[in-house]
Amino acid sequence: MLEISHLTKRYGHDEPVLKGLDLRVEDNSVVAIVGASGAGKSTMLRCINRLVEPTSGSIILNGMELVALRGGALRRARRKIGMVFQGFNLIDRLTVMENVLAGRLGYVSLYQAISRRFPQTDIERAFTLMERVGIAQYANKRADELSGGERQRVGVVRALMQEPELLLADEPTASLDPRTSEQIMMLLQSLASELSLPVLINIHNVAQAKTYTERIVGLRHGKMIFDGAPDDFNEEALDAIYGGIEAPDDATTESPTASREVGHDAI
Ligand SMILES: Nc1ncnc2c1ncn2[C@@H]1O[C@H](COP(=O)(O)OP(=O)(O)OP(=O)(O)O)[C@@H](O)[C@H]1O
Repeated sequence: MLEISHLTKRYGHDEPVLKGLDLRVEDNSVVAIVGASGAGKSTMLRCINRLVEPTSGSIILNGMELVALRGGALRRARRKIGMVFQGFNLIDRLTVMENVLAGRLGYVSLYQAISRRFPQTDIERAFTLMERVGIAQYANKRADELSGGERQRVGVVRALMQEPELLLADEPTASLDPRTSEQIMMLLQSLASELSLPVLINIHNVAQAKTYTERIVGLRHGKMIFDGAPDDFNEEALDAIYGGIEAPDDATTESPTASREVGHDAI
């Protein structure tokens, strides 16, 4: 379980971009974080994995306070937090298998990493996960020979190789076509339930958030102003979060094929 309390982040002397966020996410739970550009969504995810230092507050993952950690303890805690990126963050010239095994780098020795001598159990786990997400046949292909959807599956498997206790996804579908986006959202949803993994997804596409997650958290200017079920995410909530900016007609309707975005592009 992830428990965030009074999380505040201020960059330099600017106005805080996160203003006392409280959020509790159970295992298996897929939560969409929505909000206009600059609302603080990425900052929130990056505070959780400590890529950004929180100014104050508490972030507890399965009983461990992450904010207090330093050095080796922080590195060990970070391997328990998988991250999936908008741009996939793969190493193009490496094979799919090599990219996937990069998820084990926090666990193997420097020698094993440099000589690429990963334990057999890691390789078996990699194949099991690649089969699960449908990319095992590409194990020896270079990452840059894959389509966007396949590349994102590699990114998901790499994150799962960390044996994470929490999965963070920062706009995981923003670089993908609508159909592939939906497949990736469905994959994240089913993996959360199969692996009992809490998943937080920053997403601009409100229709997809409503269809593929069970809870929506809406940020505005660093404050949480909506936290509820997709069915309760109505025009009023949309207006509160996006400040009256006109949303696409289908933004509040559940639609497996809806793909229009609210946020960046609409603003
Ligand atoms: N490293 C930084 N230094 C200073 N200000 C920053 C930094 N990173 C983000 N900010 C500011 O913090 C605010 C929140 O940014 P953040 O990227 O978290 O928003 P977001 O909701 O993820 O936006 P987007 O949807 O555009 O990615 C913005 O005003 C941004 O300019």
